[in-house]
Amino acid sequence: AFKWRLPACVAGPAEWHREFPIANGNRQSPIDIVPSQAHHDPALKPLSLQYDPKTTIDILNNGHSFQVDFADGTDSSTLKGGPVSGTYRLRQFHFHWGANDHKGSEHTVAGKKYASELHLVHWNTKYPSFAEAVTKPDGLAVVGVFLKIGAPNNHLQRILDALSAIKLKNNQTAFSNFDPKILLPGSLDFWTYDGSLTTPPLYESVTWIVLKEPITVSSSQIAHFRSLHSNAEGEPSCCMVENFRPPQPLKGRVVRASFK
Ligand SMILES: CCOC(=O)CCc1ccc(S(N)(=O)=O)cc1
Ligand SMILES: [Zn+2]
Repeated sequence: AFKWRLPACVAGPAEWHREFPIANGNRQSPIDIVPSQAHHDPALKPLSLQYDPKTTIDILNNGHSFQVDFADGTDSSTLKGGPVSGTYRLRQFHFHWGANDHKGSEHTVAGKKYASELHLVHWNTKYPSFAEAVTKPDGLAVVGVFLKIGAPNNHLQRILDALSAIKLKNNQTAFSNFDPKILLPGSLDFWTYDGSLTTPPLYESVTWIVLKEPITVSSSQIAHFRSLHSNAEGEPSCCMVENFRPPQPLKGRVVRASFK
């Protein structure tokens, strides 16, 4: 029988378990968040996000997304409060998207897919570095923000303009003075649960903090994301048309809500 062959470019989420058996683990991400089954926890503190634009370093195509990197040698850009104790430092933010506007987010809300999802990645300063923290059960805190299709988002424009300079995997270019706060919605109401990285190595080291309120982006703006390539120079050309992992089994985990 005719077997669908994966595009030459890259093996997708269904293949990851072979090299990364934790793909079938007990706290994998993303998940489908069902608001009616989330437990409001009044003990959750408000989220405290303090970002210093001067810590912006560069913008990089890492082959499966693009990310804006931040200097994380001091507590200049941090996440505190919410479900975490201690101080987590901002390392980078990146996005996930789909081949069309009807899919692209990693988390879903009662089955609803958004067009894209922004991840702000922070690591626990009880560990000496990001590389250490990424392997620990309380090592990372990632803030997820949904993007829905609507009016153009002016705050994204500088990022979109930089993408033409990082078309291929490992391309990077200087990027400075960016305040990630301008990408956040008005409300910091969130759902939280214990999960994992959504790309290999899929380590189960992430406290997920998913904001309830989406931000908007226009269809033509999000089309810029799909102009990136996942291949490096000299490799067969492969468009980065979609890079979201589908929801994974909840396996008994409880999702808490910071709001009623
Ligand atoms: C061992 C090095 O591991 C890494 O660099 C992990 C990078 C990495 C950071 C965050 C995420 S996400 N989508 O879950 O926010 C995935 C992968
Ligand atoms: Zn991500």
